[in-house]
Parts: sequence; C-alpha cells; structure tokens
Amino acid sequence: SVMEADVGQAVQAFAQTVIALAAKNTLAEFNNAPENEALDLVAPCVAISAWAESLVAARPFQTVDALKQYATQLAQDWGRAELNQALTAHPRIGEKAQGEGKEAELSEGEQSAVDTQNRALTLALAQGNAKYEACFERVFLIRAKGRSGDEILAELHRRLNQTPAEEELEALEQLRQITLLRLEGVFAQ
Ligand SMILES: NC(=O)NC1=NC(=O)NC1=O
Repeated sequence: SVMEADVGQAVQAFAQTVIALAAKNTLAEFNNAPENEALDLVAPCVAISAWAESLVAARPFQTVDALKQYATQLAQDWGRAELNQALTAHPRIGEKAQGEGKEAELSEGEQSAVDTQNRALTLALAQGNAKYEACFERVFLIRAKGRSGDEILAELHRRLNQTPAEEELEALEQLRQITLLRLEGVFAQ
C-alpha cells in the first residue's frame, strides 16, 4: 500500500542518514584521535608503516575523498621494497588467512568469492601460486574483491607469462587497489 511504501522510503532515508553520520564521525574520529589510535584505524589497509604514518601526519582531512586522494598519491611512490613489505600481511589466494588480526579478517572477506570447497579450483590455484612464487620469488597478489575464483585463476595464468618488470608493476597496482578498497571500508562504516 502507499502507506507501506512511504514507511519503506522513510526507513531507507533514515538508514542513509545514519551511514552518512557514521562516515562523518569516523572521519572526525580519525582527525581528532591520538596518533596511535589514528594509526590503528588505517594500519590494516596495508602493511607499509610509512604509508599509514604519512596519512596520519597529514590530518585533518576535510572530506573522505580528500583523504582517499592523498592515500592514493602516497601509494604511487611504492616500489619493490614496499611490495615485499606488504606481502607479509597478504595470505596466498585460496589459502585461509593465518592469525586472527584485522588483516586476516579483511583477507577472508576479500577472498570470500573463492569457493574453497571446489577442490579442482583450490588445487589449480595452489599449483599456480607455487609456479608464480618460483618464477617471481614472491606471493602472487591480486585484488580479489569482486572476482570469482575462476577469474582469479585466469589472471594468475595470464600474469605467469609476464616479465618480472611487468609483474612488479602489476602487483603494485593490485596492492594499491586492495589498500584503497580497505581504506574505503574503514570510512564507509
Ligand atoms: N595473495 C593475495 O592476492 N591476497 C589477497 N588479495 C586480496 O584482495 N586480499 C588478500 O589478502
């Protein structure tokens, strides 16, 4: 009925307001928190301490977009050293994230589309990961959020044929995507 539709819209509008206020609060919280608490908010985005420290040092941010733009700008400077540092906190694709920290929880969520019950897929991913590590001497990194296990496997096979230089650039781009998605998650609550 019209009545129910109106109530539904009102509830929807209210929910949006609450989310907007929460985001605002989180930004205000981030801006005003003591340094160590602000660091704790953004550290799980990527295991590159310099990035989190620079982001916290640049407070206050007027908007979440301004914060995201600065975070993206900082990530453009990443190279091999940052990539290897960050990989310590990223489990292999298809493997259960070790530990119980925030990073493990985030990894779990990002890889949720990978059907770990699918034995053929998990075996193929394990074999591809092993080949990738033998070839490039680091864990295969891909932005898993929004990708099915089959899409990830196809990307793994495609990237196995790239040169080390191409792969370093591609892995860094994937790391930036993962990091920014996680940052969006922090301020979207
Ligand atoms: N090896 C990986 O690619 N790991 C991951 N990709 C994500 O999107 N989250 C991870 O933990």
